Amino acid sequence: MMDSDVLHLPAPAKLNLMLRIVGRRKDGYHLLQTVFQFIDHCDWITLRRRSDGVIRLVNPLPTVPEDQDLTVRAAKLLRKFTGIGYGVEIEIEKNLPMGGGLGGGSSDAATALLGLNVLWRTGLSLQDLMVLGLQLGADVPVFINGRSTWAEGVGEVLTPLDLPEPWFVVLVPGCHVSTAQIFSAPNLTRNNKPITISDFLAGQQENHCLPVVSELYPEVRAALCGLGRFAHAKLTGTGACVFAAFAEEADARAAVAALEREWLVFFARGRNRSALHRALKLA
Ligand SMILES: C[C@@](CO)(OP(=O)(O)O)[C@H](O)COP(=O)(O)OP(=O)(O)OC[C@H]1O[C@@H](n2ccc(N)nc2=O)[C@H](O)[C@@H]1O
Ligand SMILES: Nc1ncnc2c1ncn2[C@@H]1O[C@H](COP(=O)(O)OP(=O)(O)O)[C@@H](O)[C@H]1O
Repeated sequence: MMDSDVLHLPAPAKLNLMLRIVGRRKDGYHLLQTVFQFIDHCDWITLRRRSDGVIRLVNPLPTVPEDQDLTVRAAKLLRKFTGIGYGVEIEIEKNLPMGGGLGGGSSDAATALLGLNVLWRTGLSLQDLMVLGLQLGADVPVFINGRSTWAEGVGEVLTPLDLPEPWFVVLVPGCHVSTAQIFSAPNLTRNNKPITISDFLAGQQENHCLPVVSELYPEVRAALCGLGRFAHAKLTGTGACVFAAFAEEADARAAVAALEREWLVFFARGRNRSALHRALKLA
């Protein structure tokens, strides 16, 4: 995986196993309760250290200008915060659908921050990196922390959780759901009762964005219906992806085989420690 000045690291996807909206802050941001679990389906990020201070993305994504890419923004943030003189050449192997509720952009940013902290020998703690990461997106600290998590606030108050690690089948509808559009929808319910972790573990696992997303996006409705023939289908984050859990790998494979004639679909194991933490052998 690594020699002295190159790192090749995974940036795994997450699923929101539930998502409650329990209030709204004065600045308009919504207060959430959500549970994150990682899956072993990943982007891959290669980081090559440069000694000249230049930060460069070798292969910008077609829809994201280089200077707005979250890996480039993460590298610039870490360089500014630490005053380090190194630069980096970044290469992204993009496997996670964008705007799908799988957190690919946030995960890429977390992998860049954790990887560069090693490559540039900046020695920041996970806690320092989580505070920096929050400037890039609400979900970035969860990816830096690398553990299944119960999250509250706007996603910054984190409690680690140990969950079953089932196989997940994930269906990718051919539409992009805008998080901003869902959170500004007039009919989104914003005053739901908060629950406890025990309530979640006992089965209270709804996603309050689901009614709005289903109403606005027929593709998501159809995906829920398609996957729902095999198991209970849920929405991750604000969508568009939908997923279902299977205790047995063979049942997950059978669902994929039946669905892939009609849908873009993949399956992956749920994980309480992220592939990134496992690759970096973090305790
Ligand atoms: C709700 C989650 C759950 O994982 O959805 P997904 O993006 O993963 O689907 C995330 O926390 C999303 O995190 P974040 O990365 O901050 O969302 P953004 O795309 O930046 O948010 C776009 C817009 O949605 C609104 N927004 C977002 C998050 C939040 N807690 N309250 C909000 O009101 C804000 O208007 C914000 O400007
Ligand atoms: N490296 C990156 N990968 C994916 N998206 C990125 C990246 N850098 C910036 N973005 C922006 O972040 C947005 C959200 O992407 P993503 O995290 O994949 O979606 P979601 O938050 O729905 O899971 C994208 O639409 C894109 O404009």
